Amino acid sequence: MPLHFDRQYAADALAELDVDRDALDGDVLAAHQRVLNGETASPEMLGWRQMLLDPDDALLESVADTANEIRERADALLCIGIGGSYLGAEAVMQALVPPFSDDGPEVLFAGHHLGPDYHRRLFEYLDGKSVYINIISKSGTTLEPALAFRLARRFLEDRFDDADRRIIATTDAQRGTLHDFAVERGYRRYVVPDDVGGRFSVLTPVGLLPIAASGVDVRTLFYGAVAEARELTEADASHPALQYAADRHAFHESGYKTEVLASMDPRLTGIGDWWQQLFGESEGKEGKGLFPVTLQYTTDLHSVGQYVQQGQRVLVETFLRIDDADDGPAVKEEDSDPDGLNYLAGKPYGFVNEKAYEGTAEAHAEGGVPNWTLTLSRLDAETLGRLLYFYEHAVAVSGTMLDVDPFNQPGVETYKQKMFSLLGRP
Ligand SMILES: O=P(O)(O)OC[C@H]1O[C@H](O)[C@H](O)[C@@H](O)[C@@H]1O
Repeated sequence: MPLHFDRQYAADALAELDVDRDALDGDVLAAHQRVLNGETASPEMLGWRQMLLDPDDALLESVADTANEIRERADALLCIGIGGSYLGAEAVMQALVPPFSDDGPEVLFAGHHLGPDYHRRLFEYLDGKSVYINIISKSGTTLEPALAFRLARRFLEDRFDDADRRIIATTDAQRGTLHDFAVERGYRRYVVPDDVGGRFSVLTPVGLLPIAASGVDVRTLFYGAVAEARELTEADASHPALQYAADRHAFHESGYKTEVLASMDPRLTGIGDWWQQLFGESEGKEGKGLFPVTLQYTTDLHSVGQYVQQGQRVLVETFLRIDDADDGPAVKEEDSDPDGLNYLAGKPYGFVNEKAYEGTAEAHAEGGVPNWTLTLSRLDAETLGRLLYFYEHAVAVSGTMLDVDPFNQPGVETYKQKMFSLLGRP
């Protein structure tokens, strides 16, 4: 099984909640059915699912072709976007592009924050390199990417005769500032479909083009998601994504406030960041939702691990791990055992990491943090595609169970209005 979901350390806490499991399973199935039938809130925003049931192979090919051009001609691809317009790409690349590799262009991000120093040094660093730009903004008006794009465009125009050829715009099909500008300049364009919200857009060109440019086979990634979507179409309440949605709903209704997604491998931290937006924006409204927090273990066991073990008992937790206990460098036996580590002789890193996970899951459960484990049988494009859809479907179902609209994010506008008024936007 590519994804394995283990609920052993949630079971006792669930039993204590006195939940009527049959009723809960009934509720989750009803919400699931509404997702399948297109009867959720904002049903016009279910394109992230529909596009998997009816794959556009020509689009996948076009994305791969453009990515190949970038890989042949660029030293660096600068991806400009924020929120759903960069988190998915970053997550998949972090998972699948080996660290320290120099195969293909360096993929860099801009416009994902307003850091002044970063944006100065970035362009200093890019000077002298062959650069391509992918500006990604569904609305085309988000301030952070728009600002970075203005800088980046000038940078390219000052250095390359074919600057317009080096800019690819991923935005709305018909309207918006970026759309209009891209048409005027004749940039190559990819579309963020109307019926796919930013946080659900990783498997559209928003994510696929940067991911393909980094050397990942996006067809395999996409079809991994297709496989998971098809499986979920036939699923009953025992499907892990639906069990996950049901369990966390039960905890939410019983007063739990926060869900930690703890990745047991640094390759999965980007998935945690992506998951955080997906769940935070989909569920956190009308005073509802579990606050999503992503942590990296064992690193964060040495920082907030204390809180998780003994702080306020309002946490649930998911361990996200890879089944790779046999992997990594093995500990070598040393004659004098100077550091006392000979007891681990012959054991690979993966083994030690696995025991750290097992011990932590048990300790957290005993400390009052119910937890689940989602294990990827291996970390490859297909399994990751499955994982992306697993979470997209789960949040659509759980948001529907919460009786919120999982596909809007009205609260994000509030800070923007205040910021724009302070900036004097006309
Ligand atoms: O792609 P864009 O329109 O630039 O939006 C980028 C991001 O910004 C927003 O403020 C939203 O809250 C996010 O859901 C979105 O992913």
